[in-house]
Amino acid sequence: MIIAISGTPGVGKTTVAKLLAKKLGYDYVDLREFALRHGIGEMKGEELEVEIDELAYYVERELKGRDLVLDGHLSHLMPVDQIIVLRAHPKIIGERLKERGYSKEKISENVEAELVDVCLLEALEENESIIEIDTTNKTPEEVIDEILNLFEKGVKRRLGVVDWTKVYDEVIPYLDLGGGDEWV
Ligand SMILES: Nc1ncnc2c1ncn2[C@@H]1O[C@H](COP(=O)(O)OP(=O)(O)OP(=O)(O)O)[C@@H](O)[C@H]1O
Repeated sequence: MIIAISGTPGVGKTTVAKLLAKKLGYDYVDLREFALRHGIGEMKGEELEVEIDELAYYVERELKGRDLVLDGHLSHLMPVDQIIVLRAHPKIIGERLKERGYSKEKISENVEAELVDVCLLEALEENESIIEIDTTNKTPEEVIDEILNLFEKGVKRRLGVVDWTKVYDEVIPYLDLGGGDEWV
């Protein structure tokens, strides 16, 4: 079975995906590396731009039927058996991306994406089997235990674990709201 680990950049996909693969004895596949290896997409500066359909075609052709954990912020758009969308307080995303030296614009873009559930909403259009996990204040090990526990119970779909609209005020400093002083 292919398990996709998706979520906003900085949410902890790579950490969780590698640990989950190890625990399950599955292979670990980084979707970006997979795309590069197959000559899919074009580099635009630091970023790799890919055609989703082309990437999905290769995933189906090369990976289908294998037991693996697929890591990447586009993995929820791929033909997989189970999607796990990791969530974290948008402030945490902001802080992690700041530490990585991302631009203000990039930080704002990603914090906003987490705030308004972009990955989750996209995933809902693709697949029935979606498990949402709130990683806020949890260690990677605790996140893995939660995932394995749900798998053991046969849970394939669990949504609605976070509502960041309640913490919007804490997130404002990370957002590039523009407008200047005229908006009072
Ligand atoms: N509960 C948690 N789950 C996952 N990572 C966590 C958790 N708590 C703290 N972290 C830390 O958060 C950081 C997340 O980085 P990671 O590269 O895994 O994120 P990512 O979502 O794969 O990012 P990107 O998509 O930008 O590559 C790591 O330093 C990790 O140790």
